[in-house]
Amino acid sequence: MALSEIYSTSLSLLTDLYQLTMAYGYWKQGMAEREAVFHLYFRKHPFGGGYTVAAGLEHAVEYLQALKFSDNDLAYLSNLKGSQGQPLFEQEFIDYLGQMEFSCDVDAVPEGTVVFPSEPLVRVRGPLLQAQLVETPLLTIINFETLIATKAARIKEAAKGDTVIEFGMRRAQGIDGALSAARAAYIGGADATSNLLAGQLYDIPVRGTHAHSWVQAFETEEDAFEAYGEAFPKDSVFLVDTYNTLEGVKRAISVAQKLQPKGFVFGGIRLDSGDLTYLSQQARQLLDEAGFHDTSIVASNDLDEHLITHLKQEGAKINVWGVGTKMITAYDQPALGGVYKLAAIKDGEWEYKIKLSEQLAKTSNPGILQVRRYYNQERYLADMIYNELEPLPNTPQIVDPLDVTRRKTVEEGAKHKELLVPVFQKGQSIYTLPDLPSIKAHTKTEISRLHESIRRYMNPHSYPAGLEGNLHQFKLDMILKLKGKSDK
Ligand SMILES: Nc1ncnc2c1ncn2[C@@H]1O[C@H](COP(=O)(O)OP(=O)(O)OP(=O)(O)O)[C@@H](O)[C@H]1O
Ligand SMILES: O=P(O)(O)OC[C@H]1O[C@H](OP(=O)(O)OP(=O)(O)O)[C@H](O)[C@@H]1O
Ligand SMILES: O=C(O)c1cccnc1
Repeated sequence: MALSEIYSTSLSLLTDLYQLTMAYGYWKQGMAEREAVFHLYFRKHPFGGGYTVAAGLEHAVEYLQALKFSDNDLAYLSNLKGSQGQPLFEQEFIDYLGQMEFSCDVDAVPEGTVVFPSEPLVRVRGPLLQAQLVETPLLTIINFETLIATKAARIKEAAKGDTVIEFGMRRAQGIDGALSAARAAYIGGADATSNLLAGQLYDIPVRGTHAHSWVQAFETEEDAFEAYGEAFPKDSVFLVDTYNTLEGVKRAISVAQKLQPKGFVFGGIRLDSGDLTYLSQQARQLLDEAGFHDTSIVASNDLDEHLITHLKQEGAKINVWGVGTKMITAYDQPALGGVYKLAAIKDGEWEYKIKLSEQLAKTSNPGILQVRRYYNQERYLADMIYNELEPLPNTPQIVDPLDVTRRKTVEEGAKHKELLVPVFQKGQSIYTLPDLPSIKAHTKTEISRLHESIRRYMNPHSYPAGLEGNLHQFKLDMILKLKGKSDK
């Protein structure tokens, strides 16, 4: 289901006011339809990591497909007033918006692809007014979903093949923060969600256990387990820590033994407090002694990739991880700082544009950019950002934007592919959106092609990703020229 259906209203006003004021200004200047190119990219991996998982393209496509100002939207805009009470926009501009049809070319990196700083995740090329207007929503969608997919990928890595269930809805940032994050978490690595609407909308497997209230609602813990076991003889996971965890495990075992003759299958227990290493080891021993070798131990309680890694190092006997708050909110880094920058504008010829910054890394990249990824049989080797309109040298050099003395020439015989694929052509969607299981499988393959030193959480190595040498030189010349001009 499209986000616009969820909110059952047009999303065309889901943008910052300044996008509309600039649109009006462009229109008045006769610049509205001048061809322009923008890139959406981030500058730094989230969570101090060594890679980022792109996500959100499906929702971006849905948003762009539905981009049309409705009569209600236009009426709202006509009624907007400036500081002196005057109408903010002329009626003729409102009429222009009313007949506007999205007509940009959009190229983007497929969801689940691993990406690196400065690489365009989305490139929008088309009428300046339109390409500008979509800045904010594209950033809203791609920043958030990419952030959550990356967090989930880290958590799944830490779980080392164990099942990870996303339990975060109650702590999510609002309704869409729960829904789009559940989808992004599934792309990144979560195996299931507790969020039923996300399950229905996106066809994500749903899983769950029961709450403490279930146990509290009965006279005894034993009664509670028995009642749950009778209701779900093949799908029971008992939460054992309401009163005393190890006593709870023993009660769960005795209930399972009592129900077994009736065909009960003892699915698992869940630990939700206390020392999860010690308790899981004790619980495993009790379960094994009773012959319940296949019964799972689920753990939850403020888990993230660091705690899961620590618990595993301690020898915890947990094989299912319920992860809520820290995954759904990307707790340790609540936003990805993706930006959307103008890189070229056509006035007869293409004119390249940059945004200067004190830091070279923050200066935007000019051109109509594409990303080439070099790889061999096992690994991704390096990424090169280049200007599609300029010829490439036979042996291109890749220049690290953070340290221009670091240059790389890709080994001979390396294969390559381009990361940005066509999504819209002249406003028409030409991209077949992959289904969610395919996107999820793509993430897994992508991460497996990165060296372990890039995948680790602590001080990962940086993957070689940078500007093609000529583009780097062109950018430097542009910076020097612009600085020369602005210093005068
Ligand atoms: N072996 C361990 N090493 C490090 N941290 C652990 C370990 N076991 C559990 N933790 C974490 O310690 C924190 C404290 O857990 P604890 O159960 O004491 O508090 P709590 O969450 O307030 O419990 P309750 O839900 O009963 O109120 C949790 O974040 C938990 O994930
Ligand atoms: O800890 P999270 O990763 O967010 O996982 C979700 C948590 O939500 C539930 O309890 P809830 O937080 O409602 O109550 P509790 O903290 O008292 O267990 C569940 O028992 C988990 O502890
Ligand atoms: O099903 C569960 O165990 C669950 C669901 C949401 C949050 N915490 C736990």
